Amino acid sequence: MRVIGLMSGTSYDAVEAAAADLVLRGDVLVMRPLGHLSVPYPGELRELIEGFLPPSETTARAVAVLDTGIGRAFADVAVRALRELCGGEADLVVSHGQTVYHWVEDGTVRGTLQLGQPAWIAEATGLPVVSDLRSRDVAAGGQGAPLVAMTDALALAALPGTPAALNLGGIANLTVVAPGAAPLAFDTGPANALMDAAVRHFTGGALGYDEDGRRAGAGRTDPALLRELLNDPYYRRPAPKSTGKELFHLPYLLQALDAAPVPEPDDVLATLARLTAVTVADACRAHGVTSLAVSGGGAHNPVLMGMLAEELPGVPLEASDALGLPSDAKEALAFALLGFLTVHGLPGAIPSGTGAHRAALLGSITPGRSPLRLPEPAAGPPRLLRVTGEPVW
Ligand SMILES: Nc1ncnc2c1ncn2[C@@H]1O[C@H](COP(=O)(O)OP(=O)(O)OP(=O)(O)O)[C@@H](O)[C@H]1O
Ligand SMILES: CC(=O)N[C@H]1[C@@H]2OC[C@@H](O2)[C@@H](O)[C@@H]1O[C@H](C)C(=O)O
Repeated sequence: MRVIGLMSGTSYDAVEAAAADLVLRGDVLVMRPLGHLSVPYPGELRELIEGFLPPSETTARAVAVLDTGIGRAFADVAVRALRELCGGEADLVVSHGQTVYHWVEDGTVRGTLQLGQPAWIAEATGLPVVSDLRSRDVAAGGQGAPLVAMTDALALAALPGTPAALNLGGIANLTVVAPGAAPLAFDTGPANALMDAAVRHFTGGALGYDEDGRRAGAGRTDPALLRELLNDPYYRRPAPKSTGKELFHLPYLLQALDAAPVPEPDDVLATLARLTAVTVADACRAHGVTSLAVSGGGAHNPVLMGMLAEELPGVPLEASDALGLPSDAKEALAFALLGFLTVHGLPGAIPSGTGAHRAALLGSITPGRSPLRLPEPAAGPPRLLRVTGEPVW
């Protein structure tokens, strides 16, 4: 089955698309990635999203405008992916949409909302669309995140020791596969969310992120600010757990800076990079991680990666590309894989990761132009992911 995965993460900078051919052979899921695209959101749409996200208040009209705007932006990217990555032939689109609110209370996820009306994607491509992949896991008592855990766990399954996969987006998430144990997965805390908020604040909105970690690299960690930030109870909470920009936003940082003032912006950035490195390293140590496959935008920040290596001596770090999953496409590929599982009647969530009381079938399906025809349900779930550059059928 040829599947297009679409994703925009908590940094809400671009729509990521990845296509793959997928086939289940016994308990091996074989994936042939066909390439990926990263298409920046149109400027006005990005500004609308920015003005809409917490801690802003919003209106029902704004929800409708964004649901349509994001759905249309995803549809444009799906059409391009179909043409440019798939030679015009695909069977399914899987759309994560844009998370606008992840509703967490006392560690319990009560709801989660991703916008990007799938009807636009189905109408533009003619293909069936799997969307809203998180809600069913939440309804089954789970966090609804992290969902890349399925792909990570299948990709890490054959590796020795206790391998883990780390994604450094706005928020950092970790999947740990210890021998003989069910996979664990959780958000460790902010990856780039606070750094991006700080750069935007210090540059009056002129810059969106600390390119190549230059500012963090020029600054020094401030121990008092780091202590203040590490005081957040989120880090001490046991897994399963998930978080988002509802917590880690600019007012949160400004409050920490009130308690522990730091006059030099570059020192703030150095401290925030250190916060990410320390919280990821603590999480890795707590679960005995012996190797780490890193993906997401933060993998492009050499200062952050250097700090992470310092905090985790003896743990080899490599890009997820070594597992066959290109670092910038991993999340979009992971959602393509989840949609494939859904249409084959297989659960996409891992209860030991999300905390759900059962492994639920994820998503809602919007029919394409033809009557909806689902494949025969698969005989059993995959245990291993094999990524190949060769044709799979
Ligand atoms: N060259 C670079 N130098 C420093 N940071 C970078 C670089 N490239 C990307 N980043 C960081 O990566 C972020 C985007 O990462 P990514 O696209 O993986 O996040 P996301 O998918 O939106 O988030 P999430 O995974 O939390 O949903 C940028 O906002 C920036 O902070
Ligand atoms: C609610 C939501 O959108 N969560 C995202 C977010 O961004 C990173 C982290 O927090 C992760 O838990 C999740 O996304 C990834 C793709 C996931 O579900 O695995």
